[in-house]
Amino acid sequence: MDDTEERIKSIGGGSLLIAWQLKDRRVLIVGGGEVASQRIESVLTADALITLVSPSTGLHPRTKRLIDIRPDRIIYHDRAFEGEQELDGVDMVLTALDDNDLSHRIVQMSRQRRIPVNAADIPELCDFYFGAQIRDGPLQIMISTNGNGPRIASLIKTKLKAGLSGLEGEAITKVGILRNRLKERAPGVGGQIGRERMKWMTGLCNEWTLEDFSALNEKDMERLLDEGWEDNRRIPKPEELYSEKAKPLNLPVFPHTLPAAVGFVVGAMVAISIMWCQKR
Ligand SMILES: C[C@@]1(CC(=O)O)c2cc3[nH]c(cc4nc(cc5[nH]c(cc(n2)[C@H]1CCC(=O)O)[C@@](C)(CC(=O)O)[C@@H]5CCC(=O)O)C(CC(=O)O)=C4CCC(=O)O)c(CCC(=O)O)c3CC(=O)O
Ligand SMILES: NC(=O)C1=CN([C@@H]2O[C@H](COP(=O)(O)OP(=O)(O)OC[C@H]3O[C@@H](n4cnc5c(N)ncnc54)[C@H](O)[C@@H]3O)[C@@H](O)[C@H]2O)C=CC1
Repeated sequence: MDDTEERIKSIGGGSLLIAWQLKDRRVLIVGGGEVASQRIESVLTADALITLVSPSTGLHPRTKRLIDIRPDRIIYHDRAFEGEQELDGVDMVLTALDDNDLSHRIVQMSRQRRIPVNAADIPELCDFYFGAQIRDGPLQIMISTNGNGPRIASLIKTKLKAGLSGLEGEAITKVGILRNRLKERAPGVGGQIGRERMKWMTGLCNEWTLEDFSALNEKDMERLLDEGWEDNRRIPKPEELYSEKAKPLNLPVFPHTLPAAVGFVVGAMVAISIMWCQKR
């Protein structure tokens, strides 16, 4: 880390990137068009409880489907926004309206109550912005241009997605399970045990590939902990663990090499029989 005075003095001008936990929190969404449908999906992903206020005449088809399919999470009011009382008990407010004045008023009401608010049409008054998202299981990548170029954020998302292997989500899920197992075996917060756990996990993540992690099953994890963590905090090579079974990623190679192998054997047999005939 560059700890120069110049750098530290120049810190600023961005926004805080955090993974906001919204499970079972109440989110009010005003407006039901296309932008609202995207907001609903984002907030559903975070397991929030949504109250949607929007006349049914202006609903986007995707918003309608979300209302129909997820009544467990979306309370829908088929009407226009009625006033300040709608903000009672709400943890977050999102507006996606074609009415800029109403958007302004809702932002003001939210601000008075200190409720975090995003108005899709008034960036300068938002408490936070949405961004382009890449998701694969627990992996969440957000691309933000801090309000400058949302289309560029979308295009960068497409490029980044193409650079991912597709194994990330599965591998991270397995790492999550393994970390929990390790904490069960070696419980305790902070101190020496915390340092040892972190050192071992860091070493393992540095040594193993995403393929190695994604192929782990429950039994492998126990062996990894028995033969690695328990054996003087050693980092086993993936081959040690997978020696008894073919590595899943090697399996698809077999069907491709099979025709070549059969061809080789048949060719060799033909050659041997020709040589044998010539000898006679
Ligand atoms: C500030 C912000 C507030 C917020 O909504 O949180 C905001 C504001 C505005 N967007 C507008 C327009 C467009 N928005 C998009 C697309 C997206 N916009 C998103 C986010 C954000 N948009 C936040 C900052 C994002 C950041 O910091 O980078 C994305 C990333 C995520 C999402 O919406 O969930 C999503 C891509 C998702 C994906 O593809 O994955 C496109 C392109 C398209 O649709 O492909 C266009 C048309 C082209 C253009 O205008 O650039 C206008 C109207 C401008 C006008 O009237 O001229 C405003 C209001 C204004 O700027 O005044
Ligand atoms: N942040 C972003 O990514 C983007 C933001 N925008 C902005 O987002 C806003 C919404 O865009 P769209 O969804 O495309 O618009 P839209 O016109 O499809 O949707 C507007 C919605 O607001 C509802 N509405 C209108 N008056 C209402 C009231 N009094 N109470 C409750 N609901 C009411 C309508 O019924 C409709 O469902 C626009 O202001 C646009 O400028 C547009 C594109 C991208």
